[in-house]
Formats: sequence, structure tokens, C-alpha cells
Amino acid sequence: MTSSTLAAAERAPAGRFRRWVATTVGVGRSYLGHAELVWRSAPAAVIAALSLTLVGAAASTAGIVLLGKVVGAATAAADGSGDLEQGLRWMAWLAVSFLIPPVSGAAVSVLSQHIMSAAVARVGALTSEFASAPDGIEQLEDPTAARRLHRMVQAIGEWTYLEGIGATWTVLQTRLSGIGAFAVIADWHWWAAVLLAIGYLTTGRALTAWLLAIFADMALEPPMQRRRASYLFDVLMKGNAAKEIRLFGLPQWMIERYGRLWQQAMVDVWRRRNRTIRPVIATTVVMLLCAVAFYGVLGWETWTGIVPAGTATALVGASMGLQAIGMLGDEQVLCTQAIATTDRLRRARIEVGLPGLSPAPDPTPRPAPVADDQPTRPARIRIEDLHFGYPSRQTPIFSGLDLEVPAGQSIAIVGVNGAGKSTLIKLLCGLYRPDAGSIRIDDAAPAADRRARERVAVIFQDFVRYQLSLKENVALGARGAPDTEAVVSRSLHDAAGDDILDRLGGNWDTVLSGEYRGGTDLSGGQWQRVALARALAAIAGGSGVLVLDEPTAALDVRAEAHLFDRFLEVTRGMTTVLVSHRLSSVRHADRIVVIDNGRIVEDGSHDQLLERGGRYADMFTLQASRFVAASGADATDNEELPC
Ligand SMILES: Nc1ncnc2c1ncn2[C@@H]1O[C@H](COP(=O)(O)OP(=O)(O)OP(=O)(O)O)[C@@H](O)[C@H]1O
Repeated sequence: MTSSTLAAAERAPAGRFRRWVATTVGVGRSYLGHAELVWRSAPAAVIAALSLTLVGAAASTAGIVLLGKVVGAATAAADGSGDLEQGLRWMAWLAVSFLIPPVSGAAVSVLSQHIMSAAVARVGALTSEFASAPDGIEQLEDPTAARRLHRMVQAIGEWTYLEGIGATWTVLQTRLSGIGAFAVIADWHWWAAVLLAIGYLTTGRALTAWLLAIFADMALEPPMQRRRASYLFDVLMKGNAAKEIRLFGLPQWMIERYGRLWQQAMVDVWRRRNRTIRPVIATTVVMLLCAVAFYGVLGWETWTGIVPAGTATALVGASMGLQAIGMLGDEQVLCTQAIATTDRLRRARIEVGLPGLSPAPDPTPRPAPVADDQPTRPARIRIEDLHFGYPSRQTPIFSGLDLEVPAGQSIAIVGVNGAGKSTLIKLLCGLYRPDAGSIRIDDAAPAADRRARERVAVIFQDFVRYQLSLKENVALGARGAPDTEAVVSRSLHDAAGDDILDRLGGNWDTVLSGEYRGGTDLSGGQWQRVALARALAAIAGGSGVLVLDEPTAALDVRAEAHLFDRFLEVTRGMTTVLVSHRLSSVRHADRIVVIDNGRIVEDGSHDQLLERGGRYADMFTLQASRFVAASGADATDNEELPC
């Protein structure tokens, strides 16, 4: 079938019906998802809120009927044929029916606060699980997937999402009251109830679609121009760009450009908005016709005495109550947006293999923590015929790389910028999947096996500076080692970080961020030692391979060399992988491999490679001579020369 025949088939009645069914099923599923989320967040509060909502809706309907009774009794009393006592009883019940909805509504509001916070906490956890669900980081590096995640996180973080969940009960109660009003009218003439309901429903649907289209334009699918405008806005607002923007005199230019981009982005939005308003106008006309027919017949039957005055009053009240099945304004919009956001999260989670809106079960138990008296077993690394390329690049990074690292060996990976060192480390950690060939930690592939992944502890160049306490910053590496206190303390000491603890007055619980009361930030070098301590703590947590991918780049040459030497000393017997551009820092590794263009071009100890006089020897000599020139150190003193 060609695309034009496909489009014609879609436009055919059967195609439209299929689309309508699919949309209806989709909408039904999203409502169920919302109900599931709210229910699972706080079941007891949901039962209470639901019961009170039903009571409130029933009281509203009863109020309409009772109003008719009171008016009926009053007109009968005026004729002198009524039962005054009965009339007063109706009046008392009417007062009760008016009082119930605000009281039950207030109680539901209180419950709703509890349900809202529980639901938002649950959604936060489900979203975080989704964001960290892929074992690798390919999805996060894919711009479309990253944008989708960003949009979802943004939508969930908005106050409107919270309000949308809270609006569930108001919307539900209003709709149920609308159904009650429908029943009251249907008791008079079923066709009148259907006619009026069609009028309100079609208008409500068209208005909702119009508002949702505006919402989608504004928040969900921002066009490129708007994304660029938002980016400029963000840059203008963020402190980290403030210095440069001011120094280059950019504010005016950025503000003008922002305005221009925004205007361009909105042209299409306004055009679409004008187009989508047409169904709203058409359905409003339909609704007016339905209302004219309803009130025409009711007026006629009341005038001719077929319908008594009390019933007519109740029917007018019910006709107004029936509006509740149409468009409900802001609360419905908020609720619909929240439902749509939750549904996007549900579908996105299913796509990455997570259960819709339930937390994922833990697939494999964590490895048993290593007892203090039992040393962690070093891991063996075996890379065979590795092929890997980034989707955005034509040429592969690795085409048949082989490397075996026996358990307990320390190996350094060196090479020029862009040689593939960090890519190899990410593959080793299972953050990317090889295109072909295999990587094994002991006997398992880290990209597929969580246990294998957990055997590798890495500190990257852009390691994370957690805004947590010093103790937590180190302990995160230990993954529940039996005696975390002792592990944390030993790790910080081994990472030469005792002075950091001294600076914090010996308080392990000091938060490492100036943004918290009592917290403090650390210098770049101090942060690097904390990160190093985290890597060392990972040994106690069961990691058999420790990797340092240039986390010390901000240190001076001598400090980095000392830190790497210390690292090798305290991790002796473990499998360690070091990456650095400074060859003096890694020369004490058992073995050094030189990577170039994704291939191993040299492999041996520092002395063997120097003796060979190849690429490593050239790089080492070049760095050494630069250091000598800069510091006046003795170039012949090889051991003391931190190149
Ligand atoms: N996410 C990515 N997408 C596409 N190409 C990438 C990505 N990350 C790295 N590259 C490219 O892959 C090649 C190897 O990069 P890699 O970061 O592994 O090199 P490296 O040896 O660690 O470099 P450096 O010493 O500068 O840190 C480079 O050409 C780089 O531009």
C-alpha cells in the first residue's frame, strides 16, 4: 500500500472508527493508570475520599429533587391545598442536602493533600527509576530520549501536576452530580436528558481538546525555535553563565534574540490555535440548539399544566447540574494534564521494560558484602575482538580490540586525546554494549549482568560531588559493607584525606555543600581525594576492579603522581585500571598499554616500553623534558621526576 492509499484508508469511515476506538481505549487506559497511581499511593485515604465524594454527589442530586418538593409544597400551600408540616420537613432535608457537599468537600480536601503528596512521592520514585533504568547510558546520550525525559521530569515537577492530582476529587464529585442530574431529567423525558447531555458533552470535548492542544504547544512538544528561546532564557537566568555574559556584554543581544525566537515560535502556535477553535464554535451552536429544545418543551409543559411548578423547578436545577458532564474549567484541565503526564510516564516505563506504574522488582540480590576479615577477590578482565562505534559517528572507535588483565594486576591505559580510553572504560563498566566481541569481568558481561557491573568501581574525570555528608560521599562506594564506619574512615585515610576531616572539625556528617546550613564546600583537590576514598571504599563493597579515569586532572603533576602511587600502594593485590595523560603518574603500574585509534599499539611495563623506544618512550621523554624545562629538575633522576 502506498502512503496516499494508507492516508485514504485512514480517512475512510472504518479507518476513522478504528482510530476512534484506539483513542478511546488509550484514554480509558490513561484514566485507569491515574486511578492505579492514586489508589496505590494511599489506599485508605482513597477509600475515605471516594466515600465522601459519593456522599457529596448524592447530596447534590437530592438537593435538586428536594428543591422541587419544597417549591411544590409552597405552591400547594399558597392554593390552600398543601401540607405545611410536610413542606417544612422537605425544607429541613433541603438544608441538610445543601450543607453536606461543602462539609464532605472540606474533608476530601484534607484527605486530598495526603493523597497528593503520597502520589507525587511515588511518581518521583517511578520517574527516577525510569531515568536510571537503562543499564547503559546510550539512551541518555540520545537527544530525542534525553529531551523526552527532560520534558517528563519538568511536567512532573510542575505545581500544575500536583494540583491536577488534587483536582481528581472535585472533578469526580462534579461528574457524579451531573449523572444524578441526568437521572432526574430522564425521569421526566429520557430524550430530553440525552439531548442536553449531547450538547454539554460535545462542547466540553471540543473545549478540552482545544485547551489540551494549547497545553501541548506550550509545554509538551515545544518547537525548535521555542527550545532555543528557552535555552537563552535559562542561560540568562543561571549564575554559572553570568560572569561570561556580562564580560562579553551579551545581555542585550541575548534578550533581543530571545524575543525574536519566541515570536517566531509562537506564529505557528497561534495559527493552530485559531484553527482548533472552530469545533468549539460549532459545538457551542449545537449546545444552544439542544438547550432551546429542552427549555422550549419544559416551558410549554409547565405553561399547559402538564408539569407542576415544583417539578419544573427541579428540572431547571437538574439542567444546570447536567452541565457538570461537560467542560469543568481549570480543574478539569489540570486533572487531564496530570492524567496525560502519568500516562506518558507509564508508557515510557513499559518501553524500557519496567512495569507500568509499579516499582520494578529487584532482579538480582545484591552481592553479599565482604566481611572485614575477608579480602575482596580481585576480578579478571577479558576483552575479545571488541567492536564499538557511536551511532553519531561514521568510523568505529574499536575494531577488534583484545586485552586480558589477570586478576590482581594494575594496568594503565594511555594515549592521545580521542584515542578511546574513556570509551573503553565505559564499555568495561557496562555503560555501553559492544557492537560485537565480548567484555567479561570474571565470566560475566557487565552490559548484561548487574553483578558483573557491580564488580567495577570507577571514578571518572567528572565524578559526582554529592551534596551529602562527608561520610555518605565516601560510603556510597561501599554498597553496604558490614562495618561502614571503619571502611569509610580507612578509605579516607588511604586517600590521604585525613586533613579534610580535620577541616570539618572531625564531623563526618558535615554536608559537602555551602548551600546547606552548617555545610561547606571543598577545594577541587579535596573533592578528588573524597572521590578517591569512595573508590577505595568500593573494595569493601565487593568491587574487584578499581578504575581511575583521570579524576585527578585538576591536580598539579607532582600531586597527581603521589596520589596515583598511593592508590597503587593501598590497592596492591587488586585489579586496577588507571587512565592519565601524565605518564609519570602511571609509570608504577604493573603494565602500561598505549592505545591509538582504538588499537593497542604498545603493551609492557614502564621500563620495557622505555627500552623499546617506541611511542610511549617518545611521549614520556617529551613530557619529562617539558617538566625539566619548567621546573629546573634533574632530568636524569627518573624516579623523582614527575613528568
Ligand atoms: N558520546 C559520544 N558520541 C559520539 N562520539 C563520542 C562520544 N564520546 C566520545 N566520542 C568520540 O570518541 C572518540 C574517543 O573518545 P574518548 O573520550 O574515549 O577518548 P579519550 O581517549 O578518553 O580522550 P581524552 O584523552 O581526550 O579524554 C573521540 O573521537 C570522541 O570525540
